[in-house]
Amino acid sequence: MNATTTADAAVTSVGRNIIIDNVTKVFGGDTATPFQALSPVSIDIRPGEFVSIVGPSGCGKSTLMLMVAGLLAKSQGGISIGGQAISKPFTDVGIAFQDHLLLDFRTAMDNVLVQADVRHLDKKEMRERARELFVKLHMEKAIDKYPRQLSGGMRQRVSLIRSIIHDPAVLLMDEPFGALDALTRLQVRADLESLWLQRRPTVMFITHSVEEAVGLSDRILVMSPSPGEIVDEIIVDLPRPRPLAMVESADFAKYADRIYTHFERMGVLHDVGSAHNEE
Ligand SMILES: Nc1ncnc2c1ncn2[C@@H]1O[C@H](COP(=O)(O)OP(=O)(O)OP(=O)(O)O)[C@@H](O)[C@H]1O
Repeated sequence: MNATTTADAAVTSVGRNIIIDNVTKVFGGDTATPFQALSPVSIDIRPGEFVSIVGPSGCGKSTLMLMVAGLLAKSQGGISIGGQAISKPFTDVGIAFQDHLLLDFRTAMDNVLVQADVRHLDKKEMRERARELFVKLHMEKAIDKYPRQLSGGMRQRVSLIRSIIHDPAVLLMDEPFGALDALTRLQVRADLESLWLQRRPTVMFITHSVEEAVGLSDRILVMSPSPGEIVDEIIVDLPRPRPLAMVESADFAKYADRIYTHFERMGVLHDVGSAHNEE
């Protein structure tokens, strides 16, 4: 079985490759108390690949992602996306963080269309595409509502639509579902997979949820405690789309157990035996 063996594999990916070459980060390098947040990290991500990064709190996951986005300077090493060296904010990107950051005074649709405004894209075309995505995520009723009139899950889905409406080559997601309740989180995860399968941007996804990582990824990178480095690379060879019930399968459990074993070794989890639970 191959992870991309699905009908959707025929989709031409809009994604671009990401190369992270021996990148490190030291905060306060010019002070008396420099802090090494990241050991040298090297990662090659294929165009259209969905890669998750898991690791203990503070190991440097967000730091790494900010450097890939060009929003934080690296201390050493090189990062390129589609052959373009990253030395300033990269623009062909969609970003989704835990905090959905919707504008209170704009409706859901107008929040999504912020992308058209800042990128000077055809607003009519974007509006049509946004409407299609709202329908796909069963969010038609939210289109003209303001963020305060929406549930947390709906707001996060608006944020998800906003992050991909301009068809970015790269999607950077840092715990995007962290603030959601468990049930909504499952729904939004399924939504993300379905949206990703449509256009196949390259995705870097940070999560604390082992199930989310296995359920979504082509590959999972496990990071060590601070200063983080990659200690395992897990190719997730499960067919897509991945129904939520797949969590019950022996194959799914095999991948999840491998990650939990790392967390136990790192001292992040204690005495959880084989009945691993999501946090
Ligand atoms: N601007 C900064 N100045 C100094 N130290 C920083 C700065 N940003 C992050 N750090 C430190 O770098 C380390 C890595 O932080 P980072 O946010 O990347 O971790 P993380 O793995 O994303 O954590 P979490 O899973 O809790 O979000 C932490 O010890 C953090 O305190």
